[in-house]
Amino acid sequence: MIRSASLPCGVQPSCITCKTPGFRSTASPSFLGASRNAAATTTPASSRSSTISPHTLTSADNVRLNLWLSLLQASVAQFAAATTYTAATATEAALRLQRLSQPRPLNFPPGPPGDQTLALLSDPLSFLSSTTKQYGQLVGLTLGGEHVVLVTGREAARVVLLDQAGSVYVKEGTAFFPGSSLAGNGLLVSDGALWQRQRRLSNPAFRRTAVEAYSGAMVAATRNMLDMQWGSGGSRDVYADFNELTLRVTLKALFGFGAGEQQSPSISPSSPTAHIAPSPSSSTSSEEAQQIVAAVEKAFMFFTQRAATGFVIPEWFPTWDNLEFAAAVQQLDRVVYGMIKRRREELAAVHGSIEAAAVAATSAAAASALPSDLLTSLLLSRDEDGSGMSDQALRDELMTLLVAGQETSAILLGWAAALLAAHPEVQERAAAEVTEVCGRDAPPTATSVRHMPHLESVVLETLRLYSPAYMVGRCARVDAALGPYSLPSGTTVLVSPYVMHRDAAVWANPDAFLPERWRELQDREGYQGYMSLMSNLGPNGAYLPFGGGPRNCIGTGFAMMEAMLVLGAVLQRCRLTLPLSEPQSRPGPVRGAAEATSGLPASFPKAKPLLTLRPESVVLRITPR
Ligand code: HEM
Repeated sequence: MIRSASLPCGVQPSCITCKTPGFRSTASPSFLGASRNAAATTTPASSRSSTISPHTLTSADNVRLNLWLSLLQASVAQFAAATTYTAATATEAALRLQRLSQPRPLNFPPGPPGDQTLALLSDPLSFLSSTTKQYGQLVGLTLGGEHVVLVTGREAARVVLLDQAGSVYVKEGTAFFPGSSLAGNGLLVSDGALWQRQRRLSNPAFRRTAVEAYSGAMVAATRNMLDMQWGSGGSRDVYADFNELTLRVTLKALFGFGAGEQQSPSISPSSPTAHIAPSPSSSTSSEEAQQIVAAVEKAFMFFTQRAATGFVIPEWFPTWDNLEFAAAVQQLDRVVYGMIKRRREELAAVHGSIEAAAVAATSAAAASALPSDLLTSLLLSRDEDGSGMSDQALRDELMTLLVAGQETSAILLGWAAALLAAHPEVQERAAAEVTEVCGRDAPPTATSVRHMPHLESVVLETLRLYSPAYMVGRCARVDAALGPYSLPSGTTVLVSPYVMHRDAAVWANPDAFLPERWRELQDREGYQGYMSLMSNLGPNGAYLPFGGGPRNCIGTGFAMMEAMLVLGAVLQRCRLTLPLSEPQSRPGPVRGAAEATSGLPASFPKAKPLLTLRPESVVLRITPR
């Protein structure tokens, strides 16, 4: 199974074997944003093998003992779960095994012979582009024994993501994508009635006005980064900084932790989140905030490692790393469930009952007195029959939003900064626009960024060239016809925004960074803003950085606003350039078909496609303006 060999899909999973033993939920979440560019380090072997003498327990020993006990507990829990195969899961696994042993289906799309797992893993972007070039926009592949169809054409993508979404193409059963107990059965992976209800309940929290409430936190966090980390200029890995920034913003949006302020490091000084010393909201103790950050940090490191090593070992298998991860998830669960409980109690105390608080949330005046974070919005959201989310559903959605929204946004910012550095004229035009609209000192706002078409086009074009979610996955739940071909039930279908966004039949000069290509659309009468470009697979049917159809990204508005606010605030203060040490005038080494023709200098960051299309690092020189 290739799932155990990490396909680089940015999104949607639901691998059947992932969701079997050891998982708290029965679904298998994908990790749109679970891995980070953090310098992942594991516990040194020496410290792992320390022995404990019960007679001489120091406080360090106590900590270690607690860790061991917690690991033991996690291990027992995982083994217990591992043995509770449900009949349904066993049947699914049997069906999959049966499929694996079958020859290539009749009338399957043409494609390269043999199993292409290694070719795909060794250079995913080139593999996707070259197979499309050779076999067309519907390619039949064998990956890890699975029959897979790669879709890179507009018509077929529309069928899969829009026209037959839910009826034929679902998430459940999609091969490859790693599952995890971290995000449980949240929006990314659930299907059917459960997904519909959760999406209905979550939608209000992502309406424009609701999202704009986070704009202040986004700008405050950026200004804090500029003051504390970028103030003195010099060279920095801005991708690492953006990872920290988006984690801070996401935690603020989810739980109300302070986003702007930077206090003394509260976690390990070398950790990527060391500067996130969250200030508590009314109902969040600073200890809880730190516990969450520490657990999230550990979980993200885990995913970086798993993604890099190919998800060879399933999450439920009791390796040291898996046990540490399970302990981190348990810690996270303790804190998050604690916060949910307390928030329920506080809201009930203020409003008389949770139901009264939910009613208050529907009136603009009363709602302004409620805590403005996603925890509160989701907790008070009500279905038509008046029911809300259970604690477990709430927890799963909060964790899903964390993993889906943090890294993807950092990746977008990282690539945008790199592209701006590589195209100084575009950067100067966008910077001039920010100054024109906001002046030199006033920070950008949710309203002012709507008057920055140049900046907007930079973000749109970055998402075209470097879509963080460069593949999305579905599973044909019944026998299906796609174009002239037949897909047996259970076939995994991978739609690749990366290839579609660089299709020369649709995009002029497809590999070049040309933000001005968006200006014509923006200048059209009645242009409704960037959100209008994201519906129905984009204006030309081949633009889907946030997916498309009913399962499109719920955080589109959040991510777009965050990108524009952060980039606007950065350009107002700083000039970004690629490092001088590299020979910028010479063409760089060939790094994949698309990059070779795009005219980017050798010092331009390399892509590192794993679960998401992230840059290896984005080292830039920062000069104050
Ligand atoms: C640049 C940033 C982002 C990109 C490129 C991105 C991309 C995507 C894509 C392509 C999908 C669809 C996956 C599929 O069709 O299988 C998706 C789904 C999703 N995204 Fe995002 N996303 C981003 C930011 C965010 C943010 C900020 C949040 C939340 C705060 C978020 C939450 C979600 C959720 C919950 C889903 C699942 C929606 C559903 O199936 O109902 N994303 N995202």
